[in-house]
Amino acid sequence: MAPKIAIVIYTTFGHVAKLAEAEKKGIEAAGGQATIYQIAETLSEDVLLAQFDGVLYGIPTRFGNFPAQWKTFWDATSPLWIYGSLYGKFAGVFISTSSHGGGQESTALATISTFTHHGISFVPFGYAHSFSKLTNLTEVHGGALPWGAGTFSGSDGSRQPTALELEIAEIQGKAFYVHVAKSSQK
Ligand SMILES: Cc1cc2nc3c(=O)[nH]c(=O)nc-3n(C[C@H](O)[C@H](O)[C@H](O)COP(=O)(O)O)c2cc1C
Repeated sequence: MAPKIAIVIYTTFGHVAKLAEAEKKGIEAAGGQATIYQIAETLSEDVLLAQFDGVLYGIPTRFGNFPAQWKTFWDATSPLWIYGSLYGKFAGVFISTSSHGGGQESTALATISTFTHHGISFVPFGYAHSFSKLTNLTEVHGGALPWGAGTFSGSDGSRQPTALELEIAEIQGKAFYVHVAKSSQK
């Protein structure tokens, strides 16, 4: 049976939402389907998480870490935690910061503690799926590589995800789906 995938995002200015659409495209290219939910706006019941085999989390960085909204979302999951409802499920991340060095990697790292407490397996993006695009230094691009795709919003939010960043997000979506589909069959 095809695995159920969700993309759970928080976004203030829309950058993470654009990356989420690219991740979704990648999942669909791999033969899957995914629904995008936004924390605190459409995802009113955190228990929804238990329905999914894998969830991709889109996170805009706040002070080198995830935003309070993301933490609040997880702090409401204690029933799931107590019953181990998310144990063995899969998570990936993609991230937006205003610029280089703004904390894409530290934000990704910070999510691992939450996933670990729930027994959720973190699926790293790695470099295997598109080494040359991920390591491209000929143009500026975001991404907490090898943790997950990403973009830079610019300090005033005016920069939008580039074609390369969207392509990388799509590759991640595809790779994530294939990983969850394979692991769910075991
Ligand atoms: C309170 C606050 C703290 C922020 N901290 C950081 C930061 O540590 N590093 C950084 O590069 N950007 C930082 N930003 C910029 C956000 O990461 C940026 O607005 C966000 O990635 C845009 O994504 P969105 O359009 O999906 O909301 C901060 C923004 C706010 C409002």
